[in-house]
Amino acid sequence: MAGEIDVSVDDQQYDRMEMLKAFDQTKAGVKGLLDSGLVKIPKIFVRPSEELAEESGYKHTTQLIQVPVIDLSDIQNADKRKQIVEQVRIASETWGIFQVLNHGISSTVLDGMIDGVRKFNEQDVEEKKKYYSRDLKGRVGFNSNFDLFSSKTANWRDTLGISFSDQINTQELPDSCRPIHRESTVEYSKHVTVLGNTLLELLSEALGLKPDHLIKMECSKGHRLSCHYYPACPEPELTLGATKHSDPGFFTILLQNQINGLQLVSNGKFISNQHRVVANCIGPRISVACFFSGHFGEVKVYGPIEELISEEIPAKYKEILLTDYMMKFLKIGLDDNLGLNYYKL
Ligand SMILES: O=C(O)CCC(=O)C(=O)O
Ligand SMILES: [Fe+2]
Repeated sequence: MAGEIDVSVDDQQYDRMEMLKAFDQTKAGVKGLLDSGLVKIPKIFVRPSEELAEESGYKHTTQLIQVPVIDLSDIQNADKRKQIVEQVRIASETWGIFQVLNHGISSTVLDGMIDGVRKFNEQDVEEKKKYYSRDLKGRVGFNSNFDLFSSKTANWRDTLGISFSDQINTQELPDSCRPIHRESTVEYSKHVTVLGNTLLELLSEALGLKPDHLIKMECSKGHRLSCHYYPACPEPELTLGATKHSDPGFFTILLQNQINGLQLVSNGKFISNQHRVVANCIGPRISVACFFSGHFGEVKVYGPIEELISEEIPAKYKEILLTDYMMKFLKIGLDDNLGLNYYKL
C-alpha cells in the first residue's frame, strides 16, 4: 500500500530522489496515493507557480478553445473528400490537431476502451502491481510517470502502455492484457488502425502526395496505446496531469472521457502540437493516446519526404533511425520535449 511509505510533504527533510524511489516502490501509482487518504500532494508533484500560470501561453480549460472539427462522413464522395483534405491541410498547418466526427468507431467500442482503463486502474491494487514496470520497450506495462526519474516534477497520472504490431491476433497477446479487458482493447486497436490509415490517406493527399504514400512508408505499421488515468487531485492548482510536450511518432489519435484537461499552444507545413494536461479536482479523467510511431527497435531510416524537398524548400530535418529517435525521446522524458526539433538541420 502507498500509505506504508511516507511520501508526504516534509520541507525539513526533503530528499527528492528518496521520495521518488519511495513512490516508485509502492507500485500503486498516483491512485495509490489518493487511496491512502492524502489531502496534500507530495512535493515531488508540486510545480513552480510560473510554470502553472496561464500566462505561460496556455488557454485555460475554462476558456474552452475550439480546435478544428472535421466531419469524415461521405469521405468516398470525390467532392466531399476534396473539402475534407483541404480542412485537414489547414488544421495540420495551423493547429497540428483536429477533432474528427463520424469517424466510424461506435460508441460501444469507445466506451468499452475507456471502461477497460477504468477497471484496470480501479482493480485490487495487489493485482495491478503485477503489471508495474519501467521497461519502456515492454509490450504491456503499468507505471506512474515513465520519466519519473528524469523529469523535474512528477505528473499527476498513471499509465498502462500496450504495444500492438500491425497484425493483431488476440491469441498472440499476453495474458496480461486480461485486466484491461482484452477483447475491448483488441477491438479498439483494430478500429483505431482503420481510422489511422484513413487519416494517413487524408494527410498524404493534403501534402500533395499519392493517397497511399504515408501508409507505404509504414507510418501505421505498429502502434502503442498509452492508457492514462488522471485521478482527482486534492490540490490541482499546484500540479499538472502532464507536462508540456509534443508527441513522438508520426501522429496520435486521442480518445478521452468527459473530463476536460488537455491544453494547447499552437506554434508555427504540418506542425507537431505542443500540449499539456491540467490536474482536476474531479475525476478520474481517462484518456487513451494511440501513438503511431512504428516499432521500437525499428532499423528503418526516416527523413524528409523527397517529393516535399525542392531548391526553394530544402530539407529541414536530418535523416534519423526510428529506434534512435524514440529512445532519445523517452530518455529526455516529457519536460518541454520538442521531439523532432532536436533533429533540425
Ligand atoms: O491525456 C491527454 O489528453 C493527453 C495525453 C498525451 O498528451 C500523451 O499521451 O502524449
Ligand atoms: Fe501528448
